[in-house]
Amino acid sequence: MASLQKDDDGFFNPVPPPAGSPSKDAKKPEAAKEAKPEDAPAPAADRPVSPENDLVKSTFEVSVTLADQQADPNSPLFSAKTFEELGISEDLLKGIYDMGFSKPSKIQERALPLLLSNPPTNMIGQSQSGTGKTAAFVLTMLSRIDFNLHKPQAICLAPSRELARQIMSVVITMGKYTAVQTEYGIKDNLPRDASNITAQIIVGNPGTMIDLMRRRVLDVTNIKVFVLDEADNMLDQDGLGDQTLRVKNLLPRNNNAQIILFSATFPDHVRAFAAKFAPSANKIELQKEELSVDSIRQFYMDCRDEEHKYDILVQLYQLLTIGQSIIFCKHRHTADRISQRMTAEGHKVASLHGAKDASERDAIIDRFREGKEKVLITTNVIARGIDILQVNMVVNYDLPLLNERDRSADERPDIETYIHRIGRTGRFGRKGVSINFVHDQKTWAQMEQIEQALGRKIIRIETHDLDEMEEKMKKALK
Ligand SMILES: Nc1ncnc2c1ncn2[C@@H]1O[C@H](COP(=O)(O)OP(=O)(O)OP(=O)(O)O)[C@@H](O)[C@H]1O
Repeated sequence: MASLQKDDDGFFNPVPPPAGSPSKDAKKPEAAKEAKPEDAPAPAADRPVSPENDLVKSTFEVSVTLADQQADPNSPLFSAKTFEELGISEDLLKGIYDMGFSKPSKIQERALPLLLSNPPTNMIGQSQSGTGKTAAFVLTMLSRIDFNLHKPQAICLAPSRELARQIMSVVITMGKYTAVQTEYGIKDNLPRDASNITAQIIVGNPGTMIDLMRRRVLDVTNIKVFVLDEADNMLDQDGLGDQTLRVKNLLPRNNNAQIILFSATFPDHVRAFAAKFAPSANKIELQKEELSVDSIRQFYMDCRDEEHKYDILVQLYQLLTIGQSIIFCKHRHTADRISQRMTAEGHKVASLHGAKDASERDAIIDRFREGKEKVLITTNVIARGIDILQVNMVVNYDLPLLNERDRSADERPDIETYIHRIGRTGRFGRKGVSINFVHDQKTWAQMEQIEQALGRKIIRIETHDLDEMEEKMKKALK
């Protein structure tokens, strides 16, 4: 058993084991963790509660609503303003109200006046997952284009096909009272012999966008707005950085499009590049301790080994299907294997990853979005941006590691990807739960590093006690 040391808050934590000592037994003291303020019941969001949803059926009165959260100055959803005050056109206001938005969120309130002012100024904007960044940049694109000019005027790049499609659906919904025309820059969308794009807003992925630009199907002479969603990922030299830079370099030399970078995370190693990519930008930044949202309760389960992880996931199935859940694995083959095994055992799950072809990917995410599938087993491909409000549970079957990003031997946890993964739940003030599976000394230590980096406790749930597990989930989702 590990010895304990008191932390600054007066809670007990295990002393890190000396190198080489078996720390798998160094389990976290439950009582100490339980006493953490994070574990106190927190306000419930005004999410729709389905009658069959026992877990989220509250035993006490739900007294705090989304409107209350938007009135709380400490909430990332807080705003002192209305959309009218932000000077948005009537047609766009109608689109926004049709989406059910009554007030801007904090990032919208802060970013929109800067984004919409003239002359256009670049923006590097950071705000927690699920706080409404998409609406901020979509509104900017829709506000800046000339609907009478039938040429591409705004480009938005996102890291995945699924995210590009989601952003497009926001463009179309928000712009439904305008004459906006849109086109995708995603794989297999346009035929090889496609003629010039006349749509004003193009949303896509960098590879396809480069192809369209090179073939001059996408004429970029009139581009006024260039948006990177998940910008830190889009600019990362270990990821899409080269391709994104190529897109920018294909814009005319004298082009001075407004460059807008948004993400929930901007790790130090991309900040300098971001500043160079979007020169003289207005910046909205988060402090390290603000990175993850309060409404996501983080748990972990200490499994014996890899096989035990699978057993536990199967045992969790009932809980996973109460709302919807996303299970993140390191490898595509793990996602497929788990999904095949669970399916063979009579459970209903779907798997989604980058090795599937475009139409299959679209069909899988659409079915999940429509609630036809409740459990999605996937890889980092949908770790970022995907907004499905019914997702109330995220499982890190494998913790995200840096070596998946840069293919190095770096076995440290990938904090940014962790933040994005758990951010698939707890959207816009709703409640969510994340569960990390750890199964040996190494993964336990990796989880500790995540805990330290985020400054939030990750609470232990016993793997042998399903009742306790359900109890904790209930409390977290209340
Ligand atoms: N002002 C608003 N009022 C009510 N709901 C809103 C408002 N703005 C955005 N939303 C909703 O909040 C949810 C999250 O928004 P969005 O997907 O833009 O988050 P995000 O900040 O881009 O998150 P991520 O970092 O995960 O990409 C969406 O369902 C969106 O419709």
